[in-house]
Amino acid sequence: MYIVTAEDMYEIDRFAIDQGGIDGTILMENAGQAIAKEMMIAEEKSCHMAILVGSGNNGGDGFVIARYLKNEGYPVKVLQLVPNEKIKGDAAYHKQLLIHQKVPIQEVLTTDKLLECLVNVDIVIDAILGIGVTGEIREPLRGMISIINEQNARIYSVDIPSGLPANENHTIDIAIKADRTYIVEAPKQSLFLENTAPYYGEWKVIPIGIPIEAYGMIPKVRSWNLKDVKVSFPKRATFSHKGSHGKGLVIGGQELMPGSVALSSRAALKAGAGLVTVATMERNIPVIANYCMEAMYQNLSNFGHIDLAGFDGVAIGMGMGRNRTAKTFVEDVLAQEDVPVIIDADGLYHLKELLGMLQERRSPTILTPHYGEMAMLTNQEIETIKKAPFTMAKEFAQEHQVYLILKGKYTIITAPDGTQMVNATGNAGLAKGGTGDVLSGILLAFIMQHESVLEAMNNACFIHGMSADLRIESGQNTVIDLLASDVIDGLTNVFRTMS
Ligand SMILES: NC(=O)C1=CN([C@@H]2O[C@H](COP(=O)(O)OP(=O)(O)OC[C@H]3O[C@@H](n4cnc5c(N)ncnc54)[C@H](OP(=O)(O)O)[C@@H]3O)[C@@H](O)[C@H]2O)[C@@H](O)CC1
Ligand SMILES: Nc1ncnc2c1ncn2[C@@H]1O[C@H](COP(=O)(O)OP(=O)(O)O)[C@@H](O)[C@H]1O
Ligand SMILES: [K+]
Repeated sequence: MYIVTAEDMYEIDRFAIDQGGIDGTILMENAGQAIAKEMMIAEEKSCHMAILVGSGNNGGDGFVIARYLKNEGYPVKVLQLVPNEKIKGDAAYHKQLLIHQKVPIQEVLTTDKLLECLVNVDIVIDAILGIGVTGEIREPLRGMISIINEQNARIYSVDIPSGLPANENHTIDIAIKADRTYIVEAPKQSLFLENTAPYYGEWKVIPIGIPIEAYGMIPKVRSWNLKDVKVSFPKRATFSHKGSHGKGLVIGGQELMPGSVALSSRAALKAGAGLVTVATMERNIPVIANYCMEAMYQNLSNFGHIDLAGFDGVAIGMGMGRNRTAKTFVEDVLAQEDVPVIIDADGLYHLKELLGMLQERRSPTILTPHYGEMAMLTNQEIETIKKAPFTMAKEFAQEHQVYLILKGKYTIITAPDGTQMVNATGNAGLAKGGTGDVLSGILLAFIMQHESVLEAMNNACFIHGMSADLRIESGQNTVIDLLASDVIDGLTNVFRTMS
């Protein structure tokens, strides 16, 4: 599933029409027909439905939906919120088909008239504005959107809640608050942003027959799914030995935070790493070993330098603290170029002053900031990152030539060449201390076992979230009591589904 901007969508659309030879009216037919079928599954014929159409192709989808629902005997009324002369092109073609079928279309041009028309309406189908919206919403649509949001009716939006921008980095003016959105062909960026996502309500993507080649025209932003994981997940060879599965080093855990590296190292082992060594404060070792007795230990306080020779991967920074000594370890690790390094948590704090070292590294560097850490690394406000996470992540990864995992409800994974993936697994149970440490451990295990760093990152994020999801779905936990250690224990159930 590709994630697009409005411009990407228009380009895909053009390719389908110009190169694929598919007429725009057919794409509109496909969209409207498929959405009408979804509506028929979701709603009883006894419901009173109002289909609200605007001037563009989004309104055109609405005319098609009306035709199919009417054919099936649903009592629909079509309310056209713009004057007749505004309906043009493909939308005008489908309006004509509706008129041929004797479906009345009411022109509703004032908020008062709209209020009258919405009395006793159970379902509103919002085909007012799609991805073509620009600037502030003008009257009378502005007032109309506000009225629609105040109704008790259930609202289904077509493609995007009307008024909402498709792209990141836009200010929301006023928009329909949908209960469910049927997204045409591909999710738009705004589906994944904290401020805009809630407008969509539940959502489902409706394929409309665009040739797959059309996606070759646009930057690659994709969501990673279970099928991708199954294809790319490495098989464990029957004759393998512990050295075959990677020797990993976990560095961190100052005196008051032993739990962080305990979680990372246990997660790495549970995620299949062959051998894990923990470099931490001497006093912490008995505590951590109690939770993770399969790991080996190095006394961090005795070293100004850690020799990475012989390790296949390193994760540094979890619970590491922010003193100057900790920084020298991050610097030391970055200077040793032949091993992939994951930098998390306090490691990212120290990295802020070491960004210049990143481009020089010959092995992959993987950074795992949450939004706050990303804001710190880029000298931006958190709100700025939240508003444009795709762009901020891409610019940073390309500039510093790093792999970046920007963690959140939707996690954005970016490669140094700008390729991006979105991970959608996971739930609010993960919003708790320690879950990021678990992700670092899983990542460490996976980068040592996958050929492709990007696939390792995608799989780590997917499986981390899936473990949390399965814990909730199976009733073992709720989103309130889920602990980071439960996510580690849940890996068993995830891996069971992999074979
Ligand atoms: N493959 C595909 O992509 C397919 C896409 N399809 C569908 O097409 C949709 C995109 O269609 P689109 O380009 O016609 O845009 P859309 O949003 O319907 O209307 C734009 C009009 O809205 C108006 N308007 C704009 N801003 C405004 C404002 N601030 N305040 C008030 N009014 C404002 C403005 O009108 P005007 O300025 O002329 O009054 C403008 O002309 C897409 O979302 C999907 O549903 C399907 O049919 C199948 C194939
Ligand atoms: N509401 C949420 N929905 C889904 N995943 C979440 C949510 N909140 C947090 N996560 C995930 O949990 C992890 C939290 O990482 P982080 O903030 O670094 O935690 P910590 O540093 O406390 O271990 C990330 O993988 C993030 O994607
Ligand atoms: K809409």
